Amino acid sequence: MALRGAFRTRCGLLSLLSQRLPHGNHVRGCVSPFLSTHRRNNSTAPKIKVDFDQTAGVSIMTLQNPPVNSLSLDFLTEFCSALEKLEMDKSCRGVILTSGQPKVFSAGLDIMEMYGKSPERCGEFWRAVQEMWLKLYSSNMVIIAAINGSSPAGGCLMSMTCDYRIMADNPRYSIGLNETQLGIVAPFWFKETMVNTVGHRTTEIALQLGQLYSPTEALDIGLVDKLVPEDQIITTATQTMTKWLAVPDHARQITKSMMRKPTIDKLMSKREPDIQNFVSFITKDPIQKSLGLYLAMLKKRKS
Ligand SMILES: CC/C=C\CCC/C=C/C(=O)SCCNC(=O)CCNC(=O)[C@H](O)C(C)(C)COP(=O)(O)OP(=O)(O)OC[C@H]1O[C@@H](n2cnc3c(N)ncnc32)[C@H](O)[C@@H]1OP(=O)(O)O
Repeated sequence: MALRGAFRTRCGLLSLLSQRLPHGNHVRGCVSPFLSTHRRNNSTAPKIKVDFDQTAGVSIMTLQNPPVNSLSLDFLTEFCSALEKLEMDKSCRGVILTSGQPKVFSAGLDIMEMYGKSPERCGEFWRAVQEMWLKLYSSNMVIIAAINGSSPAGGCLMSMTCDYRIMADNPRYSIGLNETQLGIVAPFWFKETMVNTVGHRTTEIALQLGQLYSPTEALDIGLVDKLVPEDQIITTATQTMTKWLAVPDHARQITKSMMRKPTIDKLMSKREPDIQNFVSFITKDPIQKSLGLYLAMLKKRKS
């Protein structure tokens, strides 16, 4: 894992859908054919664009998985591979994460990966979600999130793994762990990432309610660190990066590891049970029903 190398010095590192969904009724055969063939982006175009500024030692990773940068298995695989390449490249010391899609940073986990899929496929997907979190949360590089759109659930998780979060000051955008609104539950490592970011009490409220925050509210609770007009987000991220990179790498990396290692170690020691727990939860009929209703609501909202 990347933090093992923390001693190594790198020279150059509705509410969205605010309505609570019914669950608890055991309904069989809930996978609706129209939902299971929900239109996907099957494009073979790269889902991550990496622009590396060699002089600055900083890469901009642009998420480009239309329409909403949902975290599908393919996306996660490509993302982890791109991040690993940067991690191995000693000349890259910092990464700015941003979105190439209008209005959305990331819509979170791709719900279609959790709906009507076999247990084996769900397990494979969840391993990839864990991998993304582990790679980001334990990175030796400085990672700054330039959140230029809404960032619910897994999108919020991704943002919280970063060292600093800058969000576009647009009241139409929202961010938070809204899992309970879908009738699902944020696992312990999502919860701990949030506790490490905003504290226990705020997390307790946020998670139970599945709360999505406006940028101003997110700044108030410390879920994001800075708000700027959208057209200044990359400039601000670049300036912030310069400040972070002025700190000696080894000292900053050891400090980062000290702060995050207990949470990382906990998931590392529980990866398999965590996968089994996810698979058994997500494949239950009432949970599938909740996801189906949520997907239908997303579609309906559009029409
Ligand atoms: C034991 C542990 C168990 C479980 C743990 C699971 C943890 C789960 C974590 C998650 O991340 S679950 C995902 C939660 N995400 C959301 O709730 C976001 C839902 N999406 C939205 O609210 C909006 O789409 C938006 C992100 C605000 C963007 O709105 P916009 O109006 O720009 O787009 P639109 O809603 O029209 O969507 C376009 C298109 O994309 C589909 N879509 C949206 N989000 C997802 C998603 N997360 N996964 C898959 N598909 C998604 C949406 O249905 C539309 O599809 P269509 O064009 O075919 O109709």
